[in-house]
Amino acid sequence: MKHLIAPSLLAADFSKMESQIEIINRSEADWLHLDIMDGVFVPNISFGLPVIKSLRPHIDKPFDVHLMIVDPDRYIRDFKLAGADLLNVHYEACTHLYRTIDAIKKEGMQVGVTLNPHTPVFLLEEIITEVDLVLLMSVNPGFGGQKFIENTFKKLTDLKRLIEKKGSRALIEVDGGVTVANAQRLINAGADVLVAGSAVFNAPDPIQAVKELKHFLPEPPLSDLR
Ligand SMILES: O=C(CO)[C@H](O)[C@H](O)COP(=O)(O)O
Ligand SMILES: [Co+2]
Repeated sequence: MKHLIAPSLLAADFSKMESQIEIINRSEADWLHLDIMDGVFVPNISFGLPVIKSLRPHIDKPFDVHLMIVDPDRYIRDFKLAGADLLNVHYEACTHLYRTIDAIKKEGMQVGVTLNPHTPVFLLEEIITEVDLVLLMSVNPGFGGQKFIENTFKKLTDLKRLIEKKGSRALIEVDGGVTVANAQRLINAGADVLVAGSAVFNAPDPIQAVKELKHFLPEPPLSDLR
């Protein structure tokens, strides 16, 4: 399978939402990644349900919602109604993960489980066959534009092995510090979906940036940029 690109709206310019929507629609982005932060699970507050709901009619791509909130069970139905297609909950935020996974499936959404950088992959052993996707955080969640944590490569290898051992169909998504410089290595190590915030929306040409992440176009020589 060709890998997928999910630009993260967190890095978009919220004062120019119309043009940002156009970028997402015109680009080769496969999904839109939406980072929901509550200021408790992570030390930052982003945006919430009304933003997802108002974007939904304007973007014809699956919404990959990354919940960085405590007690996600309370909001599963609301995110379905707002337009989420895939709901990612953090392993660290769920006391009864089986129940949470079940509730997301019952709402007709795809389900993803997210691991913080310090959370080992083996903790997913008992639920890996129940999920559609595992999201590996490659930065500490809460902010865009952070430096990629290299240990993610080891976790990718561990996760790939676990998925194969258990016969799971889960996709592997990587989120945080993804750039054209590490994208190809991440795919080679087993990632199926790459989230990219700053690497897309802070690029001079975001549509071209998505293309480069999708096809690993070599970076142009400096002389071409002048
Ligand atoms: O979940 C996130 C942060 O918690 C974001 O999806 C992630 O940081 C993307 O931003 P960038 O590509 O700039 O690192
Ligand atoms: Co995210």
